[in-house]
Amino acid sequence: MASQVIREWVGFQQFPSATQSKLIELIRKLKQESVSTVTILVMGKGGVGKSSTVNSILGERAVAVSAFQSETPRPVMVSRSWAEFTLNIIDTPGLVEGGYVNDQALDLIKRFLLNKTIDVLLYVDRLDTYRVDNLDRQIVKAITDSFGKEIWRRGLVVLTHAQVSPPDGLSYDEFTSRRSEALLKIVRLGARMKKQEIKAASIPLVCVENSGRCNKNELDEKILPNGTAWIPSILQTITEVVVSQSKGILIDQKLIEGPNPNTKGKLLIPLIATFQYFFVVKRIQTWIKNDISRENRPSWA
Ligand SMILES: Nc1nc2c(ncn2[C@@H]2O[C@H](COP(=O)(O)OP(=O)(O)OP(=O)(O)O)[C@@H](O)[C@H]2O)c(=O)[nH]1
Repeated sequence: MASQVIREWVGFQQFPSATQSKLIELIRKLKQESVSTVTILVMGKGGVGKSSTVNSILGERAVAVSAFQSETPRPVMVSRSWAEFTLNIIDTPGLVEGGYVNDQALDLIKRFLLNKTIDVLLYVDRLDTYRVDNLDRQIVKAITDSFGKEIWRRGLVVLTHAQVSPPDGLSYDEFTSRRSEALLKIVRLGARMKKQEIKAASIPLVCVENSGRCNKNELDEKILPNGTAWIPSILQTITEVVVSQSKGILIDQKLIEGPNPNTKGKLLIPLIATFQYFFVVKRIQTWIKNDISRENRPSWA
């Protein structure tokens, strides 16, 4: 990360003063825990609003956004510093190509992340999408296979397009909780979380609205239909994920390559050999001996 250009977090001043005060409080909390740098990795399908969310969090147009085509052909890291605190956000290309998980994009991301430490993973999807399918599960599985299950301890599900009118008969909160539960279920399955793990560490979920038409409260903060000022809310959840875990996840060669298939099950070899000697070889020897002793010898022998 040494070669990364760290610019002043000018977008910070663009936030309404109510948001600034909340962020100052969060930074103070992080510093109390001796955290002066936070690195956030942003992943998800293409076009779901990853880059827009990066820009919203930074308060500036730091990465390109497009309605029509993938604007993030490769991972990019944006670093901003404020009051001796550094925020790194890594935006990545969409993980789906032609209806399948894009392994090439994943490889690119893995190589980019080599020797970097990830504090928080933002897994981004849209709130206003009604279906959760096997492809979602495949994406989560691919992330788990690439970076290990532990990455989800630092995971946070982000749902964009949150200024949505729920279908008839549903309140906004009912609608968001149904969509959240469906997606979280898929994430738990794809991350191969066991029951105890689900109980011990629930994956937090936040809704965001990146559109310029997002409603605002009387303090000029962008709010969701349920009144939540979402920028301080997402940064608060990020802070909670950071302080609740001991240290970030170092993406090293070993993690990326996974366990060596040649050493898989190596410890079982002596055990299997011993079993074979006593239960197979020894038995056959005994059968042969018994057979020889029972044999009727011809009279001339
Ligand atoms: N209304 C609304 N539009 C959004 C929101 N987030 C993103 N968009 C729009 O959705 C389109 C895609 O947004 P991006 O931020 O480029 O999405 P991405 O996931 O980074 O896309 P790729 O780089 O292709 O992977 C753009 O037209 C954005 O303006 C949101 O919360 N609300």
